[in-house]
Amino acid sequence: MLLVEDVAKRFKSGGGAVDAVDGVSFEIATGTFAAIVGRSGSGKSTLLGLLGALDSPSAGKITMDDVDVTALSPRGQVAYRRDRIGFVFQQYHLIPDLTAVQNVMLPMEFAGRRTAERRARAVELLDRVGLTGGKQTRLPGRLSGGEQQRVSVARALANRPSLILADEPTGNLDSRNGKRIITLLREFAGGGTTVVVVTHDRGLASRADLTLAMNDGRIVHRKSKT
Ligand SMILES: Nc1ncnc2c1ncn2[C@@H]1O[C@H](COP(=O)(O)OP(=O)(O)OP(=O)(O)O)[C@@H](O)[C@H]1O
Repeated sequence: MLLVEDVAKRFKSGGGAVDAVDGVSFEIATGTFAAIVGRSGSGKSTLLGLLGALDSPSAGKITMDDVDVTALSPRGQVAYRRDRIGFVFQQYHLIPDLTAVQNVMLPMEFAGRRTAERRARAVELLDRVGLTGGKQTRLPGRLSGGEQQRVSVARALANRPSLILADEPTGNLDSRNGKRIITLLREFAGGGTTVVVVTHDRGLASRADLTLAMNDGRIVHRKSKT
């Protein structure tokens, strides 16, 4: 269960301040495929960053299963991100001079897994996202955008996260590749894995179990399919 209670994030800018997230509360049951939608500047990415402990809220509390995310030390935040969260970004954020398989192995290295185990799991994950054969040993620059995003999805799954956070994962993709990524993310939700996706993509949002709509830092609408 992901529980968000009265969370706010204020950024100081120039002489003033922006309430990027302005007192939001919601809960997402484990295994849910959730979408956060809303126009540009409504606070979606800021909220996602707070859920993933990339940043700390100015107020409020975030609890992920048994972890009080808002009480973590900087070192605790690093461990939480490494062990519990898989991130997928619009720009893929792959390391350009590592091959696809090496990119997927990297988070497992940070988690102290042995090389043989890392390689075997990376190959298995890349097979699962449909990047097979010789493409697994290519550098990201020699893969299409859709293929690079599949590598980043495989990388996000490497340490068996309980929460996958994806920020506009289909934003740079054509509709066919976008659909493929959505289908993959959908498949991974369920069981012990929760997926939260920030998106402008209506197709993606329509496939979510739960949609949270944001405006001016607040949740203005909540729609559940169940
Ligand atoms: N580091 C920062 N410093 C100052 N203001 C920020 C910072 N990050 C975000 N903001 C502001 O907070 C508000 C919310 O931004 P955020 O990126 O979360 O919105 P968004 O809904 O994800 O937008 P988009 O769909 O364009 O990515 C915006 O007004 C933005 O300018």
